[in-house]
Amino acid sequence: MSALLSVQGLRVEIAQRHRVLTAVDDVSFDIAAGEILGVVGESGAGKSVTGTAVLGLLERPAYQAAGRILFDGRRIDTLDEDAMRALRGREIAAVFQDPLTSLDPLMTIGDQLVETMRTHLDLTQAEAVERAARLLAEVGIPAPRERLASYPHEMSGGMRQRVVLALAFCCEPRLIIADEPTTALDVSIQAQILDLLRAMCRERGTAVMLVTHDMGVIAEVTDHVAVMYAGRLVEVGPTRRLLAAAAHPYTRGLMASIPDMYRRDEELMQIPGSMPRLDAPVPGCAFHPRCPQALARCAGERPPSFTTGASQVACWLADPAGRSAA
Ligand SMILES: Nc1ncnc2c1ncn2[C@@H]1O[C@H](COP(=O)(O)OP(=O)(O)OP(=O)(O)O)[C@@H](O)[C@H]1O
Repeated sequence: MSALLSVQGLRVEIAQRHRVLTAVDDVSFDIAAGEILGVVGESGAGKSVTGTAVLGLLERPAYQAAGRILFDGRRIDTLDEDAMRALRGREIAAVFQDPLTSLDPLMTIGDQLVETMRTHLDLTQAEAVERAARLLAEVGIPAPRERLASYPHEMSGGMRQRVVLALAFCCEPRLIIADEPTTALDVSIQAQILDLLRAMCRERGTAVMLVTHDMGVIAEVTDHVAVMYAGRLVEVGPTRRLLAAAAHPYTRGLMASIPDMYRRDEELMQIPGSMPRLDAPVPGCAFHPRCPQALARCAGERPPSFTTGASQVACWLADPAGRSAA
C-alpha cells in the first residue's frame, strides 16, 4: 500500500548564536490512509518538532535541514506558505493539547466551524450551519444547535476538546496531526476523547499521526508505533506486536511505565536517568548510558536500523550478525 504521508530522512536543526543543535535526526516513517500511527517518547524526544515539520509550521530558530515530506506522493516540504496553508485547512488538520490553541476565544464555536468550512469547501451559509450542528452532535455535544452560539470559555475542557475534534474533521481532512490531544484532560475524559477520535477516523478512513508521551494511549488507539529517543526513531512497528514483544530496551522501559494489564506481574517503573540535552549529544547509541543491556560497542557506534519481524529497531541487540559476538 502506498503511503498517504511519507517522512523521509527528516532532520530539524535549531540555530543558536554560535552553534547548531539537532532536534530531529534522520527520521523516516510512513502513514497509510486510515492508519493511526503513534509517535511516542519522553519529553524532548523530538515528537512535536516532527509533527510541526509535517504541518509546515516550523519557525526560526528551528528549520528543516534535510529530508523530504510527501503527502499523497507529492512533496509538501517545499510548498510556499499559501499552498501549505491551503493544504493545512483542507487535507491536513491539527489537534493540539490545549483546545484554546485551536479555538478563537472571541468567536462562537458555530462561527468558527462555519467559517472554516466556507473557506475550504463550496458550501452555502445554511449548509455549513447544518453541517456544523451535525458535527457537534457527532462529537457528543448536547443540544448542538443551541451550542453553536456558545463561546469556548463557556464550555468545559473536555467539551472544548470535542469541539476541536469537530473543527479538525469539518473539512474531511485525510490526515490529522494530533499532538498530546488528551494530556490536559482527566483520565476518564481522555479515554472518551480517544475513543471518539478513533471512531471518527475509522468511519472516514482518516489517517492520524498521534504524538504522545503515554504508552497507555499508544496501546489504546494506534495501529503502528514509532518510538523516538533523542531526536531519532529507535523502534517502529505494528502496535500489537510491539507491545507483545518490544525489541528496543527503551521501548521496554516505556512499557514498564504502563500501569495496566500488560505488566500485571511487574512493578511500575521509571527508566533511570534522563534523555541527553540537545547541547550535549551522546555518541554511539544515545540511550546507552541508561540502557540496562548496553554492549561495549553501543558507546562508540550508532546502531543502524535492523529489521526484526515486522519492526525496525535501531539497537545493536537486534543485529543478527552481532548477537553471537555480544
Ligand atoms: N524553537 C525552538 N527553539 C529551541 N529549541 C527547540 C525549539 N523547538 C524545539 N526545541 C527543542 O527541541 C527538542 C525537541 O522538542 P519537542 O517539543 O519536539 O519534544 P517532544 O518530544 O515533543 O517533547 P514534549 O512532549 O516535551 O513536547 C527539545 O529539546 C526542545 O527544547
